[in-house]
Amino acid sequence: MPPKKAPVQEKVLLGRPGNSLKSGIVGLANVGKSTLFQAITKSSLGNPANFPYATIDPEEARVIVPDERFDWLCQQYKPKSQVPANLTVYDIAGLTRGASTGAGLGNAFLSHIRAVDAIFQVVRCFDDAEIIHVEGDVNPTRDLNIISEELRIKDIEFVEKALDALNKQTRRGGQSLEMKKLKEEEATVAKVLQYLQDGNDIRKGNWGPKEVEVINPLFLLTAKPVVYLVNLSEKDYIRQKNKYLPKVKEWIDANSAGDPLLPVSAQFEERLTLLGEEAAAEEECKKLGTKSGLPRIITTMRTALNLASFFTTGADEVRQWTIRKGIKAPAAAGVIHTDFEKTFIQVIVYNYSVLKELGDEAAVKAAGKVMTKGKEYIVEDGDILLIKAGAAKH
Ligand SMILES: Nc1ncnc2c1ncn2[C@@H]1O[C@H](COP(=O)(O)OP(=O)(O)OP(=O)(O)O)[C@@H](O)[C@H]1O
Ligand SMILES: [Mg+2]
Repeated sequence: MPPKKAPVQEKVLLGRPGNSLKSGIVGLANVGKSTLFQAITKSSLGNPANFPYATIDPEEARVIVPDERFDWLCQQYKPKSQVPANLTVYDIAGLTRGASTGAGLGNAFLSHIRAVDAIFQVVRCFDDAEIIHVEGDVNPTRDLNIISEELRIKDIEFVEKALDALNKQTRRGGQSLEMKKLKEEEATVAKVLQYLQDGNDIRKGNWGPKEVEVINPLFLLTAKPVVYLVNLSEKDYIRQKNKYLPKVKEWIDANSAGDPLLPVSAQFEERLTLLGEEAAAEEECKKLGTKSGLPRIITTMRTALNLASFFTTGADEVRQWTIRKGIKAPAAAGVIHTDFEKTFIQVIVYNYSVLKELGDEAAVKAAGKVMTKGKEYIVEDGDILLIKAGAAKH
């Protein structure tokens, strides 16, 4: 018998729980957000155009999560139905200096940012005199400062209101349990406010589980994970060189350390999409010695959102399911069907990596690598699951 594992401490995450998460494309006006949105989602929604504030209402589209494990499983099982995982992406109106106080399109779309779980922040790093820059010239670090400040100012305003409301409640005083809880909440909200006023983004804080419980219902803009997308000219994207890039990296290290930064060219991706067929796009990439940046953008966002996958396989269907990393088998079963969480009995499991290595299911069985696990099993990324659920007791 292997030694018993120490119980894993459940980390409470910032943000909404669950697996049905959305990400929004954020950035200054006219930096390429809608162009990128259309390329990512292969949709004709949104309104890419060479003028600022072309997008007003947010557009939503779902994008298939590229995963070679899923492709391999489909090859293997040749199922009647193939259901990949997907990610919901929103195209949001352009932000502007002073948006937090109502400038530009103002406050309305800050609420659109509030509604998403994570942010793709598009930073313009291409020179093109034809494309208007609302600030007059191309200067990515200035733009990064504008966006981060606007989001932080909005959070400060929001947290100040929350603190005011709590102050009013605690003024009554008293020793009740409820009052004790309110005071704790008040202390956390005051700490959050100070942290923001010191110029920090909430997602960078080291918050304890109780603090996270107070922070999450505030839906703060700076609590959301960010993936930075630097929008390059096609030429720079292909040669993977850009004069602004070192400064952008420096800025992220100093202000948003650890957050992913991906080079992309909305212009190039748009062109690939317009080529229509996948084969034509591949041919073009081969010719230019480059590849589309989109798959990496999607998978990076999944990681930033702390999402993982498990699979169900069979002749009828191969399906990729989305879960939060670190959840237990019953919760994963609940993603398939809410009833399964309650009536969970056990799960038969092996990992994709074992299947790939050994070749097929029979070989995995013969090698004794198929496990039967109970309610405490923590599902790993790439697990292939067969869930047994139902009326366990009569
Ligand atoms: N990498 C790039 N190189 C050159 N031109 C680009 C690039 N990316 C986008 N553009 C052009 O910039 C213009 C603005 O693009 P788009 O409408 O996508 O911006 P947006 O950020 O959605 O703007 P808005 O905030 O007004 O909604 C378009 O004409 C688009 O073709
Ligand atoms: Mg737009």
